[in-house]
Amino acid sequence: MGQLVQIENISKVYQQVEVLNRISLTIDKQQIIAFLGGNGVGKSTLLRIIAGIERPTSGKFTYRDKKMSIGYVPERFPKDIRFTPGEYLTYIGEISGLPERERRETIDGLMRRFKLNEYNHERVMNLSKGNIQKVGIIQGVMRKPDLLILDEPISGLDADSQQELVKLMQELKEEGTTILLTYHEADLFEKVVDVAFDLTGGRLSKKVADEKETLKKIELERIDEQVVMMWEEVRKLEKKNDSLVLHVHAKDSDTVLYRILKLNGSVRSVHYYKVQQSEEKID
Ligand SMILES: Nc1ncnc2c1ncn2[C@@H]1O[C@H](COP(=O)(O)OP(=O)(O)OP(=O)(O)O)[C@@H](O)[C@H]1O
Repeated sequence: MGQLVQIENISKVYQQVEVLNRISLTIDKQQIIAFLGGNGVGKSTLLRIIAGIERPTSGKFTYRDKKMSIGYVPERFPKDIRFTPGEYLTYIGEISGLPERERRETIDGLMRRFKLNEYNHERVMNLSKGNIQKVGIIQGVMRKPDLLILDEPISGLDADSQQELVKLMQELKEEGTTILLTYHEADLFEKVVDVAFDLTGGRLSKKVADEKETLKKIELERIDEQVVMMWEEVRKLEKKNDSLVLHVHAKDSDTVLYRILKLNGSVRSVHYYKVQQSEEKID
């Protein structure tokens, strides 16, 4: 897994307000990276800087491959386009050098996938917010860029198109694309995101997913506490009157349950629970 972009000490000041404060980050190839945080913390600013649309006030960033292609989907795609979606996307495909046949097939395929083909007789300016967003998404992905930047890509999209986008992101990643994105809908993206960062006070901190975050609580009887204490899978051990409660990661629970039964212990109950994500500050 090689590096794609290197960001060093990037700061951004708007009218004396420092939105980004010396952010450093290495972005690797074939990763899906999320930048999260409240409204106005600077997520869009950071994405625009990485996309090369906006300059940082100080600091530098390096694209490892000078010929790297970037697809950028802004939070709000311009809505004053007088072309139909097909005409507009064809034009974007032409100026970015996509060969005609590939261009036609790709645009047609993506318009069908997002059910935009049904609106191809209308001008983009007359489409709904969600359909305009689809035009924005398709123009960003259609060249299969090395780096794809999605700024809150699903606001206004119907549920099917949201799922379609998540699938498409996975496909692009498998083909080598790195994806940076922001969102507020954690449930939808969590399963595809490799690394998530929180942006607060102009600084990034990495959200550390704790081994799938799911733990199991196993209550058992008839095994000695001294024995259980030796098991490396046990994260926490509690004593009740006549039983022991073990906390283990979900992935280890089969091993532990098997061991309990082999030692003629008896399992009283098994419960799942989620642990909070912890955070780790980075520079
Ligand atoms: N061109 C600009 N000129 C002046 N201030 C700006 C400009 N662009 C952004 N800002 C300010 O910088 C801060 C960060 O804005 P940004 O849009 O990057 O935040 P965000 O995290 O993407 O927010 P949201 O989740 O609401 O989209 C805000 O306070 C915003 O008002």
